[in-house]
Amino acid sequence: MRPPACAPLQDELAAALRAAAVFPGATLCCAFSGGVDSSVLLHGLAALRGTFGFRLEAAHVHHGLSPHADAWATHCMAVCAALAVPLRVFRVEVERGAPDGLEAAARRARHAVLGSLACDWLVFGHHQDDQAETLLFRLLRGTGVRGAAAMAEHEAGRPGVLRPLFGVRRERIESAARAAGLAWVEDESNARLAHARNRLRHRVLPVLEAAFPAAVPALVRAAENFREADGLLDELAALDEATCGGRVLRLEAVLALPSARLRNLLRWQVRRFGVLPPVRARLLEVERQLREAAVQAPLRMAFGDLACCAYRGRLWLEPAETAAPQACAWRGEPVLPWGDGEVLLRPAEGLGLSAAALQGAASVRLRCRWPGLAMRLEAGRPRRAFKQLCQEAGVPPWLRGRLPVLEADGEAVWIGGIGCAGAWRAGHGEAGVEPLWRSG
Ligand SMILES: Nc1ncnc2c1ncn2[C@@H]1O[C@H](COP(=O)(O)OP(=O)(O)OP(=O)(O)O)[C@@H](O)[C@H]1O
Repeated sequence: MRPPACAPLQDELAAALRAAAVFPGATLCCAFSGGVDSSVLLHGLAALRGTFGFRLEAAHVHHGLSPHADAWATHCMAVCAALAVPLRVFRVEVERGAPDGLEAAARRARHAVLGSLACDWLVFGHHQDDQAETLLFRLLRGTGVRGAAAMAEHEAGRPGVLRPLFGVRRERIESAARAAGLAWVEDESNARLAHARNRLRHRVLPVLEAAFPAAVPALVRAAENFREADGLLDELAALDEATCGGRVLRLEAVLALPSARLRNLLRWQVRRFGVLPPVRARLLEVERQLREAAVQAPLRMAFGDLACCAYRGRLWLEPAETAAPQACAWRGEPVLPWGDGEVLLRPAEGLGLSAAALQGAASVRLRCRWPGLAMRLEAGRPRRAFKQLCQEAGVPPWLRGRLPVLEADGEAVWIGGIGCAGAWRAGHGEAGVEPLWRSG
């Protein structure tokens, strides 16, 4: 396969690379499906390597869904060989029976692989029509402002994302590919009207454009406006979080926010966990429960992939599911696994537990609470039951079963989040072991 004499859409691509400040020596990885868009992109980028001084690679994801998948991968290898672009082909396992369909599952698998590649920029062939379709598709599903912002032309990150064909219409890409004599593959699933996205592309958008000839660029502009509004909502959430006390929020301050701002703040906090915000109905329900509950009452509510917790006037989000901690013996290791987190046991002079006392014990192990567990925090003060200790330390009820307890010869000598037993403390200048629980 010989590369074309003249690569397509050079000016548009060069302008986009300049706007993204692609620097000499950067590694660009072209997400190469073998379709017309990423073929134009790959040829264009290959021709611009010399001018910009970047290193170009390509990645093809083999979903194994089409009977032609092997042929597509072979085509991509031939194109990349002709352009002297190193190509990596990744076979992915697409989840069957995913609730949002096979297409969405394939997209997830593809993005998981591509997003983990070591490069400076991951470059996609998305164009104006893709953006218009994405916005319309999301609006028809009742998206919020963030979803309506659709795709960005560049996204910072490691790798960053670049879409240098963002300003170009599909038609122009196809005619440029034909003019340059490129060969590309056609994914037969793009024509299947069973997929909602394809119905939008083939049935709805042509009708819209017949009635509103500027529909696509107008939708692209609308997405830009939504993106700007989304950025402002993020800024507002950051301000509100700071006013309400930081990541762990003061419940009273949160409840003083107007409803839309309260929900905006929670949505923003959810995204920090890298998970999708819960559906609107759930957000409204959580807000209702927060407003109705007494400020001091313990609450733990399912919140998408997270839990929204309120306890003693504080409000925070945490992972809904955490791995059950397994008991384990301690034989002097500096760190022991504990559920999704760990317990560090660091040597520290005069701090934590007495190293000599621990060494003298026949058995030391890390475990969960047990019936009848009690501990005396200070010599001369009464022994306290586990429940009282938790109440005094402000540990909410649902966390108590996950607290790590260090047991020496049947006695609790340290409880994570609570402290050390007075009788086991290292004295001044004595070698100590300071336990520290880092939850996942
Ligand atoms: N199998 C693949 N391997 C590598 N890159 C791909 C593959 N499929 C798609 N891409 C990349 O994604 C871009 C968009 O492709 P397409 O429009 O088919 O995907 P989409 O599902 O609509 O978009 P997205 O993947 O961003 O949700 C392509 O131009 C290409 O850069």
